[in-house]
Parts: sequence; structure tokens; C-alpha cells
Amino acid sequence: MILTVTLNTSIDKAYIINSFEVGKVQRVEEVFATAGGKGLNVARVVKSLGEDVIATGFVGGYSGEFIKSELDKEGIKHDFVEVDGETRTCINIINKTTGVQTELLEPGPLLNMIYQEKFKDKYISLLDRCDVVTISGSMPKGISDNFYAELIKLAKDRDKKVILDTSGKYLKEGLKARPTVIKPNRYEAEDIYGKKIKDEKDIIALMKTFIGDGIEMAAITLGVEGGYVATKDDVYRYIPPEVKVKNAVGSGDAMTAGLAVGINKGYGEVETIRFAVAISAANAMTEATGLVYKKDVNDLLDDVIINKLE
Ligand SMILES: Nc1ncnc2c1ncn2[C@@H]1O[C@H](COP(=O)(O)OP(=O)(O)OP(=O)(O)O)[C@@H](O)[C@H]1O
Ligand SMILES: O=P(O)(O)OC[C@@]1(O)O[C@H](CO)[C@@H](O)[C@@H]1O
Repeated sequence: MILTVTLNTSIDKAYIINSFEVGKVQRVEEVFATAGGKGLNVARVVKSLGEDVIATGFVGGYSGEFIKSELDKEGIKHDFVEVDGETRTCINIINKTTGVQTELLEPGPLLNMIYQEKFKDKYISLLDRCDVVTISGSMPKGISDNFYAELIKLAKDRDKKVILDTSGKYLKEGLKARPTVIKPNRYEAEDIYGKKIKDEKDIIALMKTFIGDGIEMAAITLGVEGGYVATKDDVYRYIPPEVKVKNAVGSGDAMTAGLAVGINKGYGEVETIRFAVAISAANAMTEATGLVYKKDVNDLLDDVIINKLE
């Protein structure tokens, strides 16, 4: 079983607009609202691949009710800590003409520390039921910056594999607890690195630092250009298949889902990377955020390019 942690859940709204212009009143042509925040995208993708998953985190208010009812409709098991305050909404404006996407991410509610302790108790009991944990996204205000490190340690002490997909201070703090897998995108990696990544050499050097620090698998993702993956002995460059892009937001989450499933099923590293990359590309083919169809994934698998660099 895979456990997905989403502390800052969100109603993700994808607004499809023919030609979006800043500073003008515009009507939205189509709206897709999903139960989101990175970890819930992971849960949805894991479920659509036919694997067993349970989603946890914080939910609150009417938006929290929406999220639970969407997960129920999708048949995704969940066990959240209910909080005072309203779960956030994140908006992704998709300009249909240019394909350019603009994301507006709310910060989420301010939480009392009591909820952090409540969550820890729930998390420890859920860990008994799972083998792989994914921890994704930002945290609501009021939660300690090192909370992910605490969650990672609790999981690793129980021999669970942990994938951490977050950014900024949450990633910096989380790294200290040595998650099994990390997968920052270029910007998140530059933030850790403290400077711009210039070339492949920089990427490989950074991934090797992560591996040297005790991370088992480190990926750095570059959107449509694919990315790199390093393990203790190997370094790979991967290129996703070319797809007709509708909405690439959540492709990183789809990739996390693929890595979690691959690890849970005991796939080899190349097989796991191939699977995760096909899933990430399949996400870009659908309009809703964090949605893949298994058939697309199967069709894309053979077209993922993976080159072993070292
Ligand atoms: N347009 C695209 N076409 C095909 N594959 C894509 C596209 N965009 C992203 N991907 C796949 O998804 C992976 C992760 O993408 P990206 O680097 O954008 O991650 P991310 O920033 O974590 O994404 P998000 O936060 O939106 O989930 C890429 O390495 C690639 O395999
Ligand atoms: O604010 P966070 O938690 O870092 O990111 C939130 C978010 O942008 O991530 C997902 C895409 O990966 C969206 O579902 C969601 O809106």
C-alpha cells in the first residue's frame, strides 16, 4: 500500500481560456476542479494505475468537504485530520492559443500546533498499513519547518521507503532526514544549490551530492525536456515521449506516483524510471491536473528514452 501525505491540500482549478491577457475582464471557457495539492494528485494517479493507496493530510471547511467527496467518488481511501480554517484553492490558467500556463497558489490556512501533533499520531498508525510513503508540496502556516524531517524519520525507523517532493525551506529541512527519493525540478534544485544550474555537469554534481548525503535516488526534472536520475552507482538522462500537451501541471506528481508504484512493486531502477516518465508525460495529455489514463501510459512506455551516462 502507498500512503500519500498532503498537508496543504487544495481545490485545483484549471481555467481554460482561448487567449488569456493580463489586465482584461475575461470569461473562462471551461473549468476543471479536482481534489489537489501535490499529494492528492499522486494518490489519484496511483489509483488510476490500479494500485492500493490511502491519502492523508489536513482538510478544512467547505473546500475540505469537496475534497473528501471527490476522493470518495474516485474510490480513493482517505484519512485526514480535520482543521479549523478553509482548505485553499489553486488556480491554473491555461491559454489555449499559446499553451502558456499561469499558476496562482493560495498559501492555505493558518493552523494551530495542536494539529501537527494530531497529524503525527494519525500518520504513525497509517504507517503500519503501508510500504511506501510520498510526502508532497508546501505546508500550511503554523506547522514547523522541520516537520517533514520528523515524518521521514518516523517512516524510515519503520523501514518504509519515502519519496519527498517539495521545495524551498521544506526541502532543505526534509533533506536532513535523508528521504529515499527526491525529485526537485530545475528551480527547486537551483534553490538548494544556491545558484543557477548552467549545464549537465552542474546537474550531475548536484545529484551526486544528494546521493553522497544518503539519498538512494535523486532526480532533477526539466519539464518537457525530461531530466536526470542518479542512484548510488548510475546516472541516467531521460527524455519523455512527445505528446499533445493539454495541461502539464501535475506531471511532477504523476512522476512521483510512478516512482512510488515502481518501488512498491520492486521494479529495477531503469524499469521504474521508464514507468514514471511515461506516466508524467501521460498527465500532460489530459486537461485536469494530475489525471492519467492507463492506456496512454502503456502506449508511451516504449517511447521513453533513457541513456545511461555513467
Ligand atoms: N510537456 C510535457 N510533455 C511530456 N512530458 C512532460 C511535459 N512536462 C513535463 N513532463 C514530464 O514530467 C516530468 C516532471 O515535470 P516538471 O519538471 O515540470 O516537474 P514539476 O515542476 O515537479 O511538475 P508539477 O509541479 O507541475 O507537478 C518531466 O521530467 C517529464 O518527464
Ligand atoms: O503549494 P504547493 O503545495 O507546493 O503546490 C501546489 C500545486 O501547485 O501543486 C500541484 C501541481 O504539482 C497542484 O495540484 C497544486 O496546485
